[in-house]
Amino acid sequence: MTAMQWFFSFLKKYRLKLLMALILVTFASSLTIINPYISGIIVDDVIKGGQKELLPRLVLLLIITTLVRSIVKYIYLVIFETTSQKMLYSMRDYVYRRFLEEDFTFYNKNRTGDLMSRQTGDMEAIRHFVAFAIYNIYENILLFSIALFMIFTVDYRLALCMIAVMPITAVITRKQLRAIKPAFHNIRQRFSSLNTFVQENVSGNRVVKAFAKEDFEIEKFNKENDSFRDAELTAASIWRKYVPIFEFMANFLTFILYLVGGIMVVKGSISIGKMVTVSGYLWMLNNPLRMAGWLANDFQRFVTSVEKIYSTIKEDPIIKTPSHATPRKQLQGEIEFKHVNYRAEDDVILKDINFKILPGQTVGIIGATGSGKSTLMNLLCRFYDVTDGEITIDGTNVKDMDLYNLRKNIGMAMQDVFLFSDTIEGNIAYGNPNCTFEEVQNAAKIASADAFIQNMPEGYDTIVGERGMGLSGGQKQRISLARALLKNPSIVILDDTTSAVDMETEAHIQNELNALEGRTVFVIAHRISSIKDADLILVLDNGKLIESGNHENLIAKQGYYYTVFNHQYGEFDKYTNTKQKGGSYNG
Ligand SMILES: Nc1ncnc2c1ncn2[C@@H]1O[C@H](COP(=O)(O)OP(=O)(O)OP(=O)(O)O)[C@@H](O)[C@H]1O
Repeated sequence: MTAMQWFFSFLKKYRLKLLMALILVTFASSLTIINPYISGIIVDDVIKGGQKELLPRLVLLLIITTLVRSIVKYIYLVIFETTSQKMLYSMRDYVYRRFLEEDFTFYNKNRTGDLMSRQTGDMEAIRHFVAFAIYNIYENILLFSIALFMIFTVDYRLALCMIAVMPITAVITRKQLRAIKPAFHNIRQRFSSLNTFVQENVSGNRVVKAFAKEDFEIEKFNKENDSFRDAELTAASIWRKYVPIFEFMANFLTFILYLVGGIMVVKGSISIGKMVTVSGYLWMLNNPLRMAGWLANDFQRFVTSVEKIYSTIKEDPIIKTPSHATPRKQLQGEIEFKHVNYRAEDDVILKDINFKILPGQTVGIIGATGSGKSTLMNLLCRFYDVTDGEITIDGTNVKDMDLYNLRKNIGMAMQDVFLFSDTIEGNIAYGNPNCTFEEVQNAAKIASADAFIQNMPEGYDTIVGERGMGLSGGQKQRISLARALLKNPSIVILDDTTSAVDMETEAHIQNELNALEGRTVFVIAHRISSIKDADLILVLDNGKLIESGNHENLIAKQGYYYTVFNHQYGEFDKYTNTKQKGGSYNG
């Protein structure tokens, strides 16, 4: 499918309405014939011929046609406007859904500002084209053709003189279209870039302030702003060159009329009335020529925007529900990784990972930063797909599952906590909006969040700022944990969820989590205290599973886990002098 075919697929639904609107444009344009024609009669028959009694009727006819034309124009303007809004609504909705369907790879590739530009500036260019340019182009072509036809009926020689300018206009319009296309592409590019810059700076304003980089950012912004302005000016300088040419061509018709028509009147080959009629049609020839440059601009702007949007969403997401997906059901949570490898471009991120866990078990994952812990979970959720091997849940390959069902069964508290600009209650209930307040509060209690939420002036109704501004790191983590738990999932993933929480609170959360039955829980952590009670502990190093077992097994192995344990608890023992073995390490 080409970008234009994609665009027309949205317009198709409204083709009858648009056809009706174009018929009205045709009707209104046809009415424009009447006024110059009547003007000719007034000159020849009333003024020169002395038939005064005709005047009131002719003027009334002029008024009626003008009135009818105005009403018809109003109707087709309304149709074009509403159609453009409705079509844009469907298109924006479609593009938004595609954005939601897209996988992590898509978001790694596309910048937020670019995607925002697709949904705003580019959509507006398309709406403008549908609402104004389509009927304007059609109306101008029609007016030009009708006027030419009418001039033919008056005098074919005059008409032929007028036609002489047409090939020149066609060549110039084509040249302008070609010249302006790259300029508009550049404008869209620069606009996206400016958008991205502003979006990043607004989101990252705390970092900018913390590093006192305001001047640096202003300088960078000025560069973006300059580039955008220059792109606009370049485009303007291109089409500006064509404006006087079109203007001259339009006026050239007037010169021809007065020269050739004047000679004809003097020679008596046409009447003055006919000359008046032709000059009445002249604006119908002039106007399209004057508009040609502007409409060519609108057209190219529209084509550029359609191409930009389509190129962003044309490729289907790599990760999607297969056509043969297993039926949706509640998962038990038996998970197996079989020879799982994951490569991103040329980098090997995970190598030959094998483990199996039973429903209700807890798995701790530990390892140096960048060792692949989060990636392991991203593969389980199918945010990315394994390159080799397979991951099964309850014996079914995750690639054969309904993606919605898979993710509905997983509650994930991510490392990078994202909260919506909503109330705390709204944020916790995000995955289960039909839950009761008691359920929200219960989840908050398990996540050790209830007490601090109650202490806030508005309690659960407190609106948290964008991305949870106004909350501490640990508070955000606990809200995100409560959100994951409220989904009532079979599988819970806690990716570094308690790293910003004090040890005492963490111990409380652990106890509460241990009390939850029938859930398979993954805990990614750097602190041994977070995972020591897990049924299975996986130790990752540089993408490899280097150790696995429970706490006692791993201590006995005296490998990586043992070293980390000694680093974390050896220090503790030095200060407290209470050497402990095996069990209580909660600090
Ligand atoms: N889709 C991807 N494309 C490119 N590189 C990736 C991708 N996914 C993960 N990586 C890389 O793989 C490595 C492991 O990342 P991962 O987030 O899994 O580490 P981690 O063990 O969770 O680290 P941390 O403890 O710091 O959170 C990193 O170097 C990361 O940049």
